[in-house]
This record gives sequence, structure tokens and C-alpha cells, in this order.
Amino acid sequence: DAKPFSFKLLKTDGMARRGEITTPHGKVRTPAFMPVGTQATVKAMYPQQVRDLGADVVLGNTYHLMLRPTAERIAKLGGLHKFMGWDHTILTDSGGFQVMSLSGLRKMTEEGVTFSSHHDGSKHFMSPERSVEIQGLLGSDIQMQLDECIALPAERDEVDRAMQLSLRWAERSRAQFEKMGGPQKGQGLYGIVQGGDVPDLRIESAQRLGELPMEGYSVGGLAVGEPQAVMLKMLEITTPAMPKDKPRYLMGVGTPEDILESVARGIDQFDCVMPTRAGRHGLAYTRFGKVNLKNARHAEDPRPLDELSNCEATSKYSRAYLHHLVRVNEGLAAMLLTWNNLAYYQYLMQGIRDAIDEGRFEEFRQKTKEDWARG
Ligand SMILES: CC#C[C@H]1NC(N)=Nc2cc3[nH]c(NC)nc3cc21
Repeated sequence: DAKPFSFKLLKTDGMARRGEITTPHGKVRTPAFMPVGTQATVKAMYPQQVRDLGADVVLGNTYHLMLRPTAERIAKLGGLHKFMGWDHTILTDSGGFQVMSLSGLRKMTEEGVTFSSHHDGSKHFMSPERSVEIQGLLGSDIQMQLDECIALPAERDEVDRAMQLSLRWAERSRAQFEKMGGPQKGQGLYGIVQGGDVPDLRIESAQRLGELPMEGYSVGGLAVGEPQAVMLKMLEITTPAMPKDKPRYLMGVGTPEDILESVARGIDQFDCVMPTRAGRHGLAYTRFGKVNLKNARHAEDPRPLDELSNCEATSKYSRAYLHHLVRVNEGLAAMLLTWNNLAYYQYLMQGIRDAIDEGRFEEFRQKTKEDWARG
């Protein structure tokens, strides 16, 4: 058997936590930002570049990979790590959220969800068991239960119904994960806390999920368009009800500020398309806030984004050049800005981890927000 999946809580500073996850493909330093690699690639980046910036985990998506090229084909080729040339930890989402947000939903039953592909309209079926089977075929180190994701705003009884179904699906996902020998392979399966914006349902979901032997717990259903204040309020209610000795993963979050505020409320893992997607749209994240390189004011600015950065994309090219590349829609624009943005996100995460290690997270949080405001 492989070394068991483990999480060590190394230090706390207020509600902020510093930890380390051990998976079959190495260690994950938390708080961690996990770049999104939906279709087996972090868009516009080489795997080694992503690694060199300090990422310990990348994300893959069951929904996308089951449609193209299919999990069976990836398994036949040696699994997702080999397929995409990433030899570190991979976390996969279960498909629940993508079915709701991407596909022409057919029907949801107790058994699972039938949906049509957003590519060609072909019909597919996903159950908690099938989702875990796909994630196993991919060789995913950290897997997600299948959950029912409903769009907000929703009535309380609809939120309750979806939360209760997701709890029953958590148990079925766990059974399938153990049937496939996930624990013996050192892999982890996370439950997903639901409950929308209803405090008592969030607490019930977190407490009942915490009774299942999951290796970690995600908070789902936030970052779906609600104001940041609502998201943070829901976190203050939810994280204290989650197990303390297991990783907590806030799905789909977020901006640098969302991440800083969520670490302060007890979250360990983050993923977001923001840095990569923004990079493809001419937006740069820096230590002093965002820079929209489409804007003509950069047309003759000889300064790099941040000369003190050790990332080449950030320190070696003028804003004028980046503005030009964005304006003429050159591929190098997406490459350089994605590189810059992921470098900044990992720089922020390293700063957060160091600050918690040294017991100065609150001071770090204030100083970082001042720097962003300075622009
Ligand atoms: C309801 C629910 C839920 C969660 N369930 C699963 N499986 N994945 C998610 C991915 C997300 N991405 C974002 N925001 C971009 N919110 C997410 C929430 C979930």
C-alpha cells in the first residue's frame, strides 16, 4: 500500500491555519492556491513553469475530461499525471458544478444526473459512483464527491432538498471510493458542504459531513455571484462547524482579496480561473493591485509590471510592450500575463504561509490590502 493520505496542522494564527497535505504525488503546502487545468492543461503555461512558480497542485475537471478525451482513454495512456506531464498532486472536481453551469441539464434523480454535452448535445449520465470511478481512472490524488449544485437565489426547502441529496451522495461516493481502494492508494476523497446562504443548513451539512470518514472537506455553493460580504459571513458560520484536523477547500475562490479574507476565516485550499482567465483578457495582477493592459495609458510606459519580481514575465517586459501585444491580440500576451498572474498568486500564498509561520498574519493582511489600495 502507498503512504496514507495525511494532513498536518502545523500552526494557527487566529483562524488562519498553516498545514501540509501528503498525497501519492508529494506534499501540498497550505494555505494553497491550485491553478485550474480544466482540460488537462493550465492554459498558456508549460507544466514546469507552473511548478517553478511554486504550485503543488493543479486541478482537472471530471465533466470536461469524461466528454473529451474520456477517462478510459486517459487511463489507457497511463493516467492524467503522465498524460499532461504533471508529476505532482492533482485534484479533480466531481462534475456536479459543471453539469449545472455548463450542460443542458436533462434530469436529476436520486440515482444521478442525466445531462447533454455542451459540445455536441450527446446524452450522458453521472452518478456518485460513476464520478468517483472516473476520478479513479484519471488517477486523481484528491477527489470530490458528486454534489447537486443549485443556482442561487433559491427557496429554503429547495436548498434543503439539494443539501440532503448531496449528503446521501457523499455516503455513496465514499462507498465507491473505498470499493476502488482509494485509501490504500493514499488518495483522498473530500465531502462538499452545501446549504446555500441558509446558516442552519450550512451548519447541519458541515456537521453531518464531518461524521463521514472523508480526508478533507470542501465548501461549495459560494463564489456564485453573491456579494463578498455574504460569502465571508457564510464562511464565519461554516468553517467552525467543519473538522479542525482536516483540510478545508473553498471551491472556485477567488480574487487575491477573497483568498486573504478566507484564510483569515479558516480556509486551507483555493482554486480559481481568475489568474489564468484574466491573463488571457489583458488583465495583470500585481503587488499593487490590478493593471488592465488594454488601457491606452500604458502605450508608452517603459516600466515592467514589477521590476522586483523574480518572474521574467513581470520584470523583463515593458507595460508598453504588453499593451501592444494585447492590442494586436498576439498569443504571447496570454502567455506572459498568465505567467505573471500565476506568479503573483503564488507569491501571495508564500507570503501568507510565511506570515502564519511567524505569527504575523493579521499585520500581513493589513499591509497587503494597503499595498493593493495604493495601486
Ligand atoms: C453549489 C456547489 C458547489 C461546488 N460543487 C462542486 N463540485 N464544484 C464547485 C465548483 C465551483 N466553482 C465555483 N465558483 C467559480 N463555485 C463552485 C462550487 C462548487
